[in-house]
Amino acid sequence: YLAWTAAARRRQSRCYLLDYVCHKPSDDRKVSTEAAGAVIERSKRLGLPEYRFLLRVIVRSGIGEETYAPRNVLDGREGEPTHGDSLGEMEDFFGDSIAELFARTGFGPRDVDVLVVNASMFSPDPSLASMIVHRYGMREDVAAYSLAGMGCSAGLISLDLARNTLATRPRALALVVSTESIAPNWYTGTDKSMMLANCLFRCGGAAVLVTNDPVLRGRAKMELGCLVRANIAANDDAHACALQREDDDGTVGISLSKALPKAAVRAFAANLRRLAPHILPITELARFAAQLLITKKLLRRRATAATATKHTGGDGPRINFKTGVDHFCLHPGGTAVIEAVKRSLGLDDDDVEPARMTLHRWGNTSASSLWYVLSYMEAKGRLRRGDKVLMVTFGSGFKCNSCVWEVTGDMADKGAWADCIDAYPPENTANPYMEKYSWINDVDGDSLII
Ligand SMILES: CC(C)(COP(=O)(O)OP(=O)(O)OC[C@H]1O[C@@H](n2cnc3c(N)ncnc32)[C@H](O)[C@@H]1OP(=O)(O)O)[C@@H](O)C(=O)NCCC(=O)NCCSC(=O)CC(=O)O
Repeated sequence: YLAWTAAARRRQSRCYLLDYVCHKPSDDRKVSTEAAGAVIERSKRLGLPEYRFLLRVIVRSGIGEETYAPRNVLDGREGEPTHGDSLGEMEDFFGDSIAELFARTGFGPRDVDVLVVNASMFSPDPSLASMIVHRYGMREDVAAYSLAGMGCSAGLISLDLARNTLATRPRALALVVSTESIAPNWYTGTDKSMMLANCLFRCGGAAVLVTNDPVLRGRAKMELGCLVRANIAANDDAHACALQREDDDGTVGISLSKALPKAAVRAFAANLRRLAPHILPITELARFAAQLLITKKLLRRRATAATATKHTGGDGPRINFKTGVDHFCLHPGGTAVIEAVKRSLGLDDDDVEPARMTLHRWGNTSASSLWYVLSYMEAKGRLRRGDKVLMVTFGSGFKCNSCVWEVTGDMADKGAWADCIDAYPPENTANPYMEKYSWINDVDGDSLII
């Protein structure tokens, strides 16, 4: 009986990805250079230093011409969003992507046993989960959860919650919905660390269907391996590096400090320490341990503390994650974040191409970003049966959540990338802002009237 119970429990704790759909808003919501220029031009609080900052950041951001903004921002009402604007942004996504997911998989709303929704910056009552239950007429016994305030890494927190909830029910289906609310959160002040968020965050969302039903394993695209969460919020700097706050004039926004990439690396290290033993071959772990031992011995022999400090830097022994992972699905938080992770893991340009291209095409769509990155890999035909995919997400807290999937089925859908994947990676990812606005750098003085 005990063996039977243990086997049943193991079966129930499996988690298979049946399919996922990334939201593609309508073309009239695209943020072209002209659209972004119009938002900046009508903001009367900005002066020459702010224009110069925006120009530099937008040019260097790695973001292209086709990301999406909410309607109120494009309509010139970014400073006065209504509750309806926030609901409308969510409804657009729910109506489009969840319906498509049901249509593609053949499952219906009443098949869903568990529903987990995450959006960090919008938490209406009734909840976003209830909005979906209402819109799609889900069963009254559906276990529905809405997560708010958990930042860009919440996609994997939702997945963790879905898997844990599935583990308590045999043969169940979970719908995981990850998005972010941009409409009510456009920052209209002049604090640079808060203006940065306007440059990076764009509309997007993903709907994901997972199950623990072993009968459906043959239909699944991937199977979830281990999922590890690290939260370094106990550290003051890490806690403050992505923060909703008021600026000196009382305008609320999300502040992204310059310390964020460093916090991301720190949270990443905390996460990888626990993840590595689960995903790497014993030979790689042994090699790393031996190198670490030798390095420590060498350091001990060195006489001065100064020399020791020098040699404990980035040149120390490094784990080769490619011994256990084939693809790196990294949160496209910004160029600096992608570069920091690339350096820490010793990755090459090919490994970070999916994250960079996602940033270019969709911007930072917060918690849903990682699904666009996965979709890029799938659309490019990179994912083969048996391949291991490492997903790494970062978010306010500060948190780093990661997981490993094994590809178990055919992955050849083009998804949201269908109409543009052949154009990626483009020869040149530069956007035309410098061409159009470089004259701002030639203007003398501190003020400018446009
Ligand atoms: C913004 C950048 C594209 C700029 O790239 P550059 O190569 O030009 O870098 P740079 O460091 O020289 O910055 C250019 C100018 O911007 C200023 N600058 C840079 N970062 C700043 C910040 N956080 N706050 C205020 N100013 C900042 C610099 O001082 C400099 O100004 P000057 O020339 O005057 O000195 C990059 O720094 C970047 O990708 N940063 C990380 C973005 C980020 O935080 N992403 C995470 C999003 S949050 C997320 O995804 C998770 C979550 O929130 O949950």
